[in-house]
This record gives sequence, structure tokens and C-alpha cells, in this order.
Amino acid sequence: MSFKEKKLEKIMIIGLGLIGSSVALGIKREHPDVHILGLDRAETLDIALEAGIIDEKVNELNVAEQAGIILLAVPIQATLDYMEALSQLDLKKNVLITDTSSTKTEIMLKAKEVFKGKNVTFVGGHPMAGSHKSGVLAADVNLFENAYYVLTEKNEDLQELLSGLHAKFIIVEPKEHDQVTSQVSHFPHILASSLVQQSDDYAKNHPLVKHLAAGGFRDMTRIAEADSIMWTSVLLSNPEEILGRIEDFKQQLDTISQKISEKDEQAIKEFFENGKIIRQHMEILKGKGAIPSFYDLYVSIPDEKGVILRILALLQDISIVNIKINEENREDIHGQLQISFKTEKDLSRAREMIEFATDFEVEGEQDD
Ligand SMILES: NC(=O)C1=CN([C@@H]2O[C@H](COP(=O)(O)OP(=O)(O)OC[C@H]3O[C@@H](n4cnc5c(N)ncnc54)[C@H](O)[C@@H]3O)[C@@H](O)[C@H]2O)C=CC1
Ligand SMILES: O=C(O)C(=O)Cc1ccc(O)cc1
Repeated sequence: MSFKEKKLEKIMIIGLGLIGSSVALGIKREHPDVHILGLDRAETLDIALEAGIIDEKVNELNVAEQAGIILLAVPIQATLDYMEALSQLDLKKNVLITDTSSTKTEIMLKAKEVFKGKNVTFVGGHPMAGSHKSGVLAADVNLFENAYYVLTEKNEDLQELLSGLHAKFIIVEPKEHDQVTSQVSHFPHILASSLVQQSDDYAKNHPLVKHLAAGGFRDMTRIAEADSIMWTSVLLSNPEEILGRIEDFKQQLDTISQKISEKDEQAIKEFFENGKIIRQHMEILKGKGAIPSFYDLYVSIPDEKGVILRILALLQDISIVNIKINEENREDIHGQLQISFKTEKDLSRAREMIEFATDFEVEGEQDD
């Protein structure tokens, strides 16, 4: 069956939170005529229907029997349960089922077990973009723009269906996927959550902690706000790889602890040099991977009326991608204006203009 014919069948999305809704919007961008059935809690479905994310609300799983493609975008444990339940239904012949879970080994084992001998094609999926935000209200049609979208195998129908997400498909073995994501996604979430909890404990005897935490702390802990149900499911689905990353990290900490106790200045300097060089060369952070690259200019601005407008007026001929005001803790500084540019040239021009026309402190760097 061609995709054109398949498209005439209904598509069912189970779970219309951040990922399910964003995928639905991406599908509709390229294929506005597809009919999307949505299954989730009643309030979520009301919002999704109202926003045009889905075409029809569903409150029973057996409606899946009408769908040509089924996409699961619920926490991992719920995904496994739905796979089991779907396998008991009288699904359409040659139905295509896919998921968006953050782990793949357990999902693919389940697929082998429950869909064996059935007329079902199950392709594991994982869009490598997201947010610490969750729920339908966080839906964003551009969420997956230029991000990698992992598939466990090539599938033209699925790739065509998802083409409006503007993601880059990549085929990865489930085990390799779970190893890599344990390092760059699962473990960092544990680290972020540990860091905020450690700081909160420390703040009990050191209330100043809450005032002195600055940009570095914020950058390292944003993902601690991610959804607890989803992340519990991720950790329980990929325990061995994650425990391996934790053990390895303990050793990294032991090594630097040792250097500090020995007051080994050279080794400590090398430790930071090494980290800096590695980060500066990480392709993923330079726009060659999932994360688009921007050139950020940080301007420390005083608490005076019209300062931001004055800076923007100076930059009126330069293309700006984004502007953010970061709060600062310094008494003399009201905040830090973060202005992002697409090219290094734009960043240099902006920097020169601000330095020429003001005496504000300016710093520039390439970042994600
Ligand atoms: N949040 C992220 O950044 C990313 C998440 N993922 C994966 O995508 C999946 C969905 O994650 P999010 O959309 O972020 O979560 P979310 O919390 O925003 O949305 C999950 C949705 O599933 C619904 N749901 C939960 N249990 C259900 C059930 N039994 N029946 C029907 N609906 C149910 C919830 O009501 C909610 O609307 C997860 O498996 C997650 O691992 C993948 C990439 C990125
Ligand atoms: O918020 C962020 O930066 C993320 O790291 C989003 C994310 C969360 C879970 C995934 O499986 C993939 C991406």
C-alpha cells in the first residue's frame, strides 16, 4: 500500500502531551488532510481538539482498530502496557505502530513478544528533542526542527508521515541507542535533579545559597524541572546503562577530589582545560548535530529606563535570532541581556557597536 492510500486511513495518537501534540502538529503541517484520532485524559483531549491538534477525541482503545498508523507518546511503562493491549485487538491488516519513548531495548523486546505472527509493523522511534515542560499546552510545531529522530529501522511510510517535523531520521540499534542516551540524556537528568536537591539541603544551614546561585547553576539545572513520571519510567527501563554511567561519574569525581586534596594545581588546570576544549569541539553543540547553533552576546545592563531599547536601536541593521533577559545577582547590574545571532560576523558587528556606543560590559560566545 502506498503512503497516499495509507494516508486515507486514520492515524491514532495515544498520549497528547508535549511529544504527542508536537508530533501531531508536525504531521498536520505537511499532511493537513490526515484524520488524527487522539486518546488521552478528557481535559487534554478537549484542549487538543480545540487547538486543532487532533480531529477526533477517542476514549476507548479499541477505536485503534480503525487506524492505519498508531503512535504511542505516553510514558514508557504506559507504552509497554498499550503495546500489550493493542496486540489483543483486531487491528487493521498491515497496521504500522510506532512509539516515541526515551528508551528502545525494552520497547523492541516487547514488540517482538506481543506482535509476533501478527500483521503488524512496529518501528521504534525516539525524537531527540524535547523540553523540561510537559503536557498539551507545551505543544510546539517546531520542537523537532533539525533534531535527530531515531528509528529502529527505515520505514518510508513513517518517514513520510513525519516529514513535516523537519527532523533528521537516523537508524540506530536499540542497545546502542540506550547506551548513548544513558550518557547524554538519562544521566544528565539525574545529575540536574541531584544538584538542586543537594543545594536545597545545603540551603537549610546556608540560606544565602538561594541568592548566590547564578547563571551556571541555572544552566546546569533546567532539566531538573522535567516530569517525574516520565523520568521514573526512563530510569526503570534502562537501569544497567544508567547505573554504569553513575559508577563512572563517581570515579570522575574521585579523581578530581584527589587532585584537590593533593593541591595539584597543574592537574586541576588540565581538568578544566580538557573540559573546555572538549565542549568547544563537541559537534552537537556546534550546529552539526541536533542542537542549532547560535552566537550569543551577553550585555550587562544597568537598571535604567530605556537601556534595552537603546541597545536594540544600535543593532537595528543586524539580524537577531532571540533576546533574553537573565537576572543577575550583582547589585549594580540589573540584568544581563542575552542576544543571539545566526552568524559569528553578526555577533562581532553587534559587539563592536555596543562597545563603541556604550560602556556596558560585553561578552560573546558560540553556544546552543
Ligand atoms: N519530554 C521530552 O522532552 C521527551 C519525551 N519523550 C518520550 O515521549 C513520551 C511522552 O513524553 P511527553 O510527551 O514529554 O510526556 P507528557 O507528560 O507531556 O505527556 C504524556 C501524555 O500521556 C498521557 N498519558 C499518560 N498515561 C496515559 C494513559 N495510560 N493513557 C492515555 N494517556 C496517558 C498524559 O495525560 C499526557 O498527556 C515518553 O515516553 C517520553 O519518554 C521523547 C523525547 C523527548
Ligand atoms: O529538555 C531537554 O533539553 C531534553 O533533554 C529533552 C529530552 C528529554 C527526553 C528525551 O528522551 C529527549 C530529549
